[in-house]
Order: sequence, then C-alpha cells, then structure tokens
Amino acid sequence: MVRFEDVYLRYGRGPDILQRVTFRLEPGSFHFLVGPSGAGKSSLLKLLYLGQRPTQGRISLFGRDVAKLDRDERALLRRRIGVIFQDFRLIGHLSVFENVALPLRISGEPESRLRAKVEELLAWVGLADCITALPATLSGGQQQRIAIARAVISRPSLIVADEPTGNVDDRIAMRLLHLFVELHRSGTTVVIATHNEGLVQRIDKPALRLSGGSLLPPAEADLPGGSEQSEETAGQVPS
Ligand SMILES: Nc1ncnc2c1ncn2[C@@H]1O[C@H](COP(=O)(O)OP(=O)(O)OP(=O)(O)O)[C@@H](O)[C@H]1O
Repeated sequence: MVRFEDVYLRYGRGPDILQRVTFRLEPGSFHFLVGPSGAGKSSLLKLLYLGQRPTQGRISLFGRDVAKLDRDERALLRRRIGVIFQDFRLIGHLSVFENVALPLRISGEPESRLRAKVEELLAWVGLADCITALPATLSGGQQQRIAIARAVISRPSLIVADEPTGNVDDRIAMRLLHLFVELHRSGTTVVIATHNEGLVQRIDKPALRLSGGSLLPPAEADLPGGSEQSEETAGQVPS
C-alpha cells in the first residue's frame, strides 16, 4: 500500500528535514506517527499524500512509483487519499453540509445520493444538528469532525491525519481516535500524526517514531498487541 525507501526531504537549500526514511504500510493497517514538534511528522505526511516530492529516495503508493506518475495519474491517486490537515482547511463561507459534500460534488455524485451520504456521515461524527451552520460558529472539536467527515466521505483507501486531536480535550480526542479505529475496521489504511504520546498508549496500534527527521527502530510497545488497553467502539461506519 505504502512504501518509503531511503527517502530524504529538504525544503529549498535548507538542511535535510527527513533522512533515510524507510518503512512499509500494509493495506488496512493503522499506524500512529509520533515524535516531538519539529521532528518532521507533517513533512512525512506531505510526502504520503503527494503534497511534496522527496529530494531523494523512492515512494510507492498503491503499488505505483510516484516519481513515474504524470500529472493526471497523480491527481487520480490523490483522490484515493483522504487528508485531515492540522489547520482543518474548511471553507469558511460554506455550511457544514457543503464542506463535507464538496468531494462528492467534484466527483459528480447525483444530488439525492449525495444528500443521504452527507447526512449519514454527519450523524456518525455527531454533527447532525449543525448541518446548516458555518464552520467558524462551531468549536475546535466540531470543526475537526467536519474535516474528518470531509476526508472520509469519498471512501478513500488511505486516510492521513495531521494532529487530528490537537485542539480538543482528552475525552473528545479519544472519541475522535475511535472514529479512526472504526474506519480502520471497515478496511481503510490509517496514518495519524500526533505528539500526544498519552493518547497513543491508550490505543493498541503500532507507531512509527520520528526523531530529528529519522525513523527510530520500533520499540516492543509500538508493535501490534504491545499495549494492553482495550478499545471502545464508536459505532459502525456508515456504508
Ligand atoms: N515549507 C517549509 N519550508 C521550510 N522548512 C519547513 C517547511 N515545512 C516545515 N519545515 C521545517 O521542517 C522541520 C519539520 O517540520 P514539520 O512541520 O514536518 O515537523 P512536525 O514534527 O510536524 O512538527 P509539529 O508537531 O510542530 O507540527 C521544521 O524544522 C520546520 O521548520
């Protein structure tokens, strides 16, 4: 599904931000990406969702070497990836409904099906009562859930989330994380970057650890089954 081989990244003439990054993610897997602020988590995610090209090394996504893709192929591959940005990137003048509906409008989904899908997903993330609101009138946690709904509405094969629990308290953060666990259970590959180690330890999933732009070898606790905490369930993902 995802393969990084000896990947380096540098912005302009600056120093290497990522060095010798090599890892592999199997289809349907769930990984955290952890590391202190500035370790390079967002930069690695950018490479993953084709928002940036590596300076050196090879990246394969869905079995394709991304360096060999032309513009259209890149765009098609990008559509298979749902991204939740650290700053949400919601469209301020559009309602909650229209923000979430946007990817379906772009792909030409018929209006009747679109409405049903958006309403079902907004109910799943607990925003059924805010459909007509503008994002700015809602809390950080609610805006985060709009961003999650928008990222998953097209049923992407891969979901990439950058600090999706950054602006909420621990209780809401756990609820959000369980939404991702439910998506993963429905077959989606999930990668979540966070510097909140406390949360990572409460969800029994492996972690990729970045330090100073390099991946650390996996610790025992980062392997599947390494943590003994049980998972709550957030309810089944709408199909
Ligand atoms: N567009 C850019 N141009 C130049 N340098 C950048 C750019 N984006 C990030 N950097 C630098 O790359 C390094 C890693 O940043 P990055 O945002 O990837 O880390 P991070 O682990 O996600 O941090 P945080 O947890 O604070 O979001 C930092 O030193 C940052 O200043």
